[in-house]
Amino acid sequence: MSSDQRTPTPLRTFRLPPTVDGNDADITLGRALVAAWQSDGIFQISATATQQAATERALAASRAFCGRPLEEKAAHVSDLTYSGYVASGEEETAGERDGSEIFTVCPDIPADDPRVIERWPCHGPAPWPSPAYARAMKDYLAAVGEIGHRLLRLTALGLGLRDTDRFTRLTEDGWHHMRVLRFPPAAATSERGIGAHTDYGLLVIAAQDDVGGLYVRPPVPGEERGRNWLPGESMAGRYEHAEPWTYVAPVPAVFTVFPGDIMQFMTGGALLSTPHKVRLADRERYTLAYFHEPAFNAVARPLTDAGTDEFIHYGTHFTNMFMRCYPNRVTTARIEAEGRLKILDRLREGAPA
Ligand SMILES: O=C(O)CCC(=O)C(=O)O
Ligand SMILES: [Fe+2]
Repeated sequence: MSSDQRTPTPLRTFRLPPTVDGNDADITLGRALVAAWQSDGIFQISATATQQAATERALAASRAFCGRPLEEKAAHVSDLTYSGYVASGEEETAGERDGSEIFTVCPDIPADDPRVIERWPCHGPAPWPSPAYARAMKDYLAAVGEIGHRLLRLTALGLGLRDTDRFTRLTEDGWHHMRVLRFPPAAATSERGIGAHTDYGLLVIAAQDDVGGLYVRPPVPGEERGRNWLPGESMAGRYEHAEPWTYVAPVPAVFTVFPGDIMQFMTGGALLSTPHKVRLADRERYTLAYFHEPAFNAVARPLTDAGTDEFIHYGTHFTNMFMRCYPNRVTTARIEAEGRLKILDRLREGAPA
């Protein structure tokens, strides 16, 4: 995509109240958030000074880590968890190599936790580069987690649900995770940052530096959108080269927010999981993509489940998506070699009806 197509589109920006208790102002705000997603696929939340400071510390820790030699960075992987380093070109979207360099942060579960001992897939300690890096990322996760919690209550209100905690009951001990990303400058041969895709959970809350490169696809009336959680309906690569795409211009001190696959599933498509993609710029770019998620063992059901017994067991969905995304990673190999998917069968069977 050439830079002249980067027409900045101003996004709607909202300020969150410190708590969401369901008063009239909360309902009005919730409706506005839902309306913004339904027209634009995305909105912005203003960051408080404390949140912005946490963002800057996380970005600084990421810059310091990414500046280390490749060999040193590549040592931070684990065969128990998908937390850890992903080199530029290692990840593919729709069969094409992405330019992004990533440190994935998944829940950091101590080795003596019963779930690790029982060999639950994806459970284990994070292979942190350093205690300082871990501190910066954990502080950031706490800050955005708070935002996610309030947004889910506002979303329930905005959708007119009587049960304001319809979503947040799923996210107690949520499997929140994040991708800490660096994009290299565009090469003569490639401008590809990350191919078009949707993300897997309830909410995607992201912060970017001042470089730019993110595009989102707004809802398009009548357009077919895959159910990304089903094996045959991956959204990876879909509509990559078909307009409309909105350039998400960097704005200081905001978070961008859009729905993920579980939100699309639960709302029956009233809120679509927003497709997005990244083009490389003329300079390197740093971002933080946080995913606000149900608990590993939570079961998501449609808000109106009349006549369907469809459900998504979140841990199964997460494991499927990461195995699909990283077929050659040591973590995937160990899940397969040790038959760990059997644990998921057992968890799903025990899922509340
Ligand atoms: O860098 C960005 O702005 C988005 C990254 C992204 O889409 C992802 O990591 O899933
Ligand atoms: Fe994404």
